[in-house]
Amino acid sequence: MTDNTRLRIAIQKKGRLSDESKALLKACGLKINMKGESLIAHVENAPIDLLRVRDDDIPGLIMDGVCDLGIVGENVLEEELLMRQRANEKCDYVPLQKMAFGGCRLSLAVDKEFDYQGPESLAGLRIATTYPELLRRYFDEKGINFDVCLLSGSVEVAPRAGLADAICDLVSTGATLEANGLVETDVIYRSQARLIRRGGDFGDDKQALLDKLLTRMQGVMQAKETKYIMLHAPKDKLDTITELLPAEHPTVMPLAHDDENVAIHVVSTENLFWETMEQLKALGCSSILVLPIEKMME
Ligand SMILES: Nc1ncnc2c1ncn2[C@@H]1O[C@H](COP(=O)(O)OP(=O)(O)OP(=O)(O)O)[C@@H](O)[C@H]1O
Ligand SMILES: O=P(O)(O)OC[C@H]1O[C@H](OP(=O)(O)OP(=O)(O)O)[C@H](O)[C@@H]1O
Ligand SMILES: [Mg+2]
Repeated sequence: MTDNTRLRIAIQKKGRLSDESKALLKACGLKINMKGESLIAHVENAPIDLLRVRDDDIPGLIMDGVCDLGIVGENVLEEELLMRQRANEKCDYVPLQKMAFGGCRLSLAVDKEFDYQGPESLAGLRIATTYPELLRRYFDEKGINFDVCLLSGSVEVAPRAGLADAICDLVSTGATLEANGLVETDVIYRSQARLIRRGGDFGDDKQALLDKLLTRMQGVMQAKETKYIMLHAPKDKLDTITELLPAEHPTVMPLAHDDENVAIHVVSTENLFWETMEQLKALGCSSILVLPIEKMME
């Protein structure tokens, strides 16, 4: 029997999102007891269980109320949503934070020899995809008919294998398309990983745990995009130097046994580029450090 007092979080077991999902939860302070291939991993220091599943199953587990939280690509979420809407099935969920990983796009691609003049060039042809609903929405809006070849993987080989005339698949660097002699023609959906939760009431204890976890996640993600910059700077050029720094309100501190220089510390949401570091050095700055921040709370 499932223990309903424990928060159940669905994450991808193996694939593009699994390492980052796990790393995020670990960075939130969860001690995950992950045993080999097991479906459920218990968190040792909080009443939380992780369900390790295929990414396609995550939206359904949330919408059916089987899991409380999930981390999934928006592409998979939107596909499930469209499918359930078409079938008049329950699709109760709440979108929460976007994650800083899993960024990709769902695109149409054709063989590089194909004389492509726009989506209408694909009218009446067969398109291979794992995302038939997103594809159908795109073509329905344009009033173009097409046939679907539904594949759950290796979509990029479909044209060469004679299964389809074009494909609609996920792209990030474009290397997979290039390796298969295909060219990207139209982006039909842009996606990144997102945290989602089930609808309905969580009860006081679970809600409090969820709120705490969400605050920590925000802190971890904010910290990821933030740098701590430290340097020694000549006092007489302080104004010029602070203007070069990618942040406001730096902390300026005296240095022991050095009356000409000060230490500057600043938290910045932008990185400090090599060009700026070279400019700072030319102005007499030294010991310039750019450090990652592990977590933060404002
Ligand atoms: N090349 C990519 N770069 C970044 N994110 C990607 C990329 N490809 C896919 N993703 C995102 O990661 C999710 C999972 O991709 P993956 O290829 O691991 O899925 P899968 O093969 O369907 O895995 P599963 O076995 O869990 O069903 C995708 O739904 C998408 O949101
Ligand atoms: O544009 P690219 O950077 O080449 O990325 C695109 C590829 O990444 C994904 O597959 P993944 O590598 O996750 O493997 P899979 O096919 O086993 O899911 C996706 O299905 C594409 O095939
Ligand atoms: Mg999948």
